[in-house]
Amino acid sequence: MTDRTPVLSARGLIKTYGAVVALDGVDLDLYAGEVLAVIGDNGAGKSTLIKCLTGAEIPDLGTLTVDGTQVRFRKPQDARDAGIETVYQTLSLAPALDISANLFLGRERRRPGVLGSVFRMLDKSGMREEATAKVDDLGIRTIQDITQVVETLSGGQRQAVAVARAVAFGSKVVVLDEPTAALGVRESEQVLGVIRELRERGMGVILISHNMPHVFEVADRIHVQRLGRRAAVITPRDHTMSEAVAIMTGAATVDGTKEGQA
Ligand SMILES: Nc1ncnc2c1ncn2[C@@H]1O[C@H](COP(=O)(O)OP(=O)(O)OP(=O)(O)O)[C@@H](O)[C@H]1O
Repeated sequence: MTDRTPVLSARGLIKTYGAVVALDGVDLDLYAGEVLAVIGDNGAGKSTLIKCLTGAEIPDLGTLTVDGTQVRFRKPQDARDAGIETVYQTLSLAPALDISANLFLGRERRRPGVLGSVFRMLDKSGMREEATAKVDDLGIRTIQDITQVVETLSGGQRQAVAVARAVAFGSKVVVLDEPTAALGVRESEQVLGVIRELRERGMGVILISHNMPHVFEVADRIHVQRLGRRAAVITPRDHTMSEAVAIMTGAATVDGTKEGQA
């Protein structure tokens, strides 16, 4: 994998808030077609890292590259323009609108009305057709009716709609912040299925999660964040969950030795 150019890469990210060093020189590499989980204890710097990767925060120091080209994100829209979408736990859906309208929120399709192109009407049927195709394409079987209003959907279905919206329009990286945190077993499995589907499509997925079984089920590699640094990058193949937790909490280093002995 190292001979490929990462779709998203960070080097030496530093971010401080007053006296607090949230990021202390963090590197991260994400490749197309992989799920990279980011794990870490509370306060390890996961959120700050994600914010710096997605334009929600500006790092004090460090560089970001997208497909090998250096970028500078000053706001979330800059990251979006570069193909990097984020789904926060809040999901930012419009509850009173249907699924189709939510997918097209802010990029509605219009068609000429009876009075010509001056009064352009919302192309609802066109949007519904396209939304159905996009939802099917992502293998989101949990959604059956694209005209269903979002406030009537279950948590897992809402999560799926938010992910579909994030990836529907040509993004290459999607960052998912605790996508299964509020979900039951079956719904979590559905969301993990969508994540696998994104990987199949060649997208790079960053998954922030405290749920170790979910991380180990779906991640290709795991970035372990500890005290503002990248403590290790491990794989579910080579490490157990308890080893991951030990690295996360400082009880062990990546080669299994106790911290301080390495
Ligand atoms: N806006 C802010 N102002 C001051 N300190 C902040 C701010 N944001 C984060 N921090 C501090 O930076 C450090 C890293 O926080 P961050 O939220 O990135 O950690 P986290 O790994 O996401 O934690 P959690 O799992 O609890 O969400 C913490 O010590 C936190 O208190």
